[in-house]
Amino acid sequence: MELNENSGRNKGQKPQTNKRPQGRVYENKPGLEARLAASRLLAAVIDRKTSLDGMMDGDHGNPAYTALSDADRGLVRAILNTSLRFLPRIEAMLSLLLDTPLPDGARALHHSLIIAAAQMLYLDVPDHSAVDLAVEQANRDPRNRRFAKVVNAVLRRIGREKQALLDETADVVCMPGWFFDRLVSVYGADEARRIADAQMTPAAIDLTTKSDAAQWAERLNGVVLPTGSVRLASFAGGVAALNGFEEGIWWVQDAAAALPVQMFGDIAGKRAVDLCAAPGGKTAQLLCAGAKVTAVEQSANRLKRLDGNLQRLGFEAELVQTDLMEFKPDDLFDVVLLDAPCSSTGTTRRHPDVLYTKGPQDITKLAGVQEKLLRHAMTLVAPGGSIVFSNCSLDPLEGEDVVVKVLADHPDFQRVPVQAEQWPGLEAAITPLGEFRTTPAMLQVADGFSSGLDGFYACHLRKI
Ligand SMILES: C[S@@+](CC[C@H](N)C(=O)[O-])C[C@H]1O[C@@H](n2cnc3c(N)ncnc32)[C@H](O)[C@@H]1O
Repeated sequence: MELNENSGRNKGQKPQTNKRPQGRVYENKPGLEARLAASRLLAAVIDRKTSLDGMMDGDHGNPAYTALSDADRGLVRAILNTSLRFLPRIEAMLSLLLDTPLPDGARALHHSLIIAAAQMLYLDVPDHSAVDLAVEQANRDPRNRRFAKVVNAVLRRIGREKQALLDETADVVCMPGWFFDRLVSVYGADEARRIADAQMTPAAIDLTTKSDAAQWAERLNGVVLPTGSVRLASFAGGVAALNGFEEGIWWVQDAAAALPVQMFGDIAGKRAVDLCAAPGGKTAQLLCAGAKVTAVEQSANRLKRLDGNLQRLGFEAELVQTDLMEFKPDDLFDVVLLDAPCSSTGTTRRHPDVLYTKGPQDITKLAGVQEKLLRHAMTLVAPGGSIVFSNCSLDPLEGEDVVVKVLADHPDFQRVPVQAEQWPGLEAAITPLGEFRTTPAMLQVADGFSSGLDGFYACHLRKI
């Protein structure tokens, strides 16, 4: 017969027991939940190539993340971005400090060490609390309990020898080898190193304003870039709390992402289509320039987001949810924008997971998709009209090479070169063919503001 622990006690009274709890009983230490969630997400990125964007979606993300408070979510984002930004350097330090490598089965321990090291080295978390949580994490996992002392010793040494370890690993390139080798072959060793170094600094927040960039730069403690965007000085908190957000005066858009639409020149009153539109930064620019815009997007969720963004800004566009390959309108467009899906390797300052979730095979595959999309997009351009093809990859396989292939059998289109004087300070981004290619190592900005911009490619073609 089973013993009913509640038998014989008054309702509402706590059950009394003399039994000691079996095994260990843990109180949750402050910060532990965030640390456990961060470890789980880091494992998903590194070991299973799962991208952070989806996992950190506030509504549909990984349950370990969505269960956290807003403050803990912020902490997890900071931990993961920093751990991934410096991953090869932290791993190099750990191999200097571990007498024997951790066994293959101890991946969770590896992730926990990376996170603790990132917190101690780059996030100003007090050493004792980072060490304490990592030891606690090891103790909680029956497979890793035996390594708790090693975790303690390694992390305490990081605490004691921080500067020496940073100096000793200063030459380690903070990118996976396949990607750095590719950058070297495309840009040369020196520029590749500059790009690798630039992606270790988190990107600034850039805004596109409807008008009066100078006035808004002053009000928001920013600076107007030569490209017209407003760059904010670093600040704490979310952009939604900033002046002008509620009123829909500006939207967040990296300075490089704002360039493709500028390539069209004057488009007031023209019929325009934005073919890969969400979340809508470029749709907003087309509308702001006075075009009548159709925004095409295949993802229903992302189109909803675009709709919300346009509503905040007080803009109206025709929204079409479809795969653009199925988009066959009755009339052609004067202005066609194809900001195509890509490997996003130009955005690693904001999304350092990209380099660990993508590989060379993705770049080749995406280049094929882009060629197919571009060929279809070109069928939508009216005679005398324009198309801009852009994306945020650093790899010419996804940019220059696609355009060369497509133009080879399209004599009815020709490039419209960007004028070098259009963006002072970014002359190096204009290629000999008049296309543009930015890298995070470009664009020096005034003291007090972060330099750099996303890696982007764009080409402007006119239909003869
Ligand atoms: C690089 S993002 C576009 C960013 C956007 N232009 C902006 O500036 O805010 C690419 C978008 O294309 C959408 N997309 C990808 N393939 C598509 C297709 N075949 N048809 C329509 N949209 C597509 C994706 O869902 C994604 O929202």
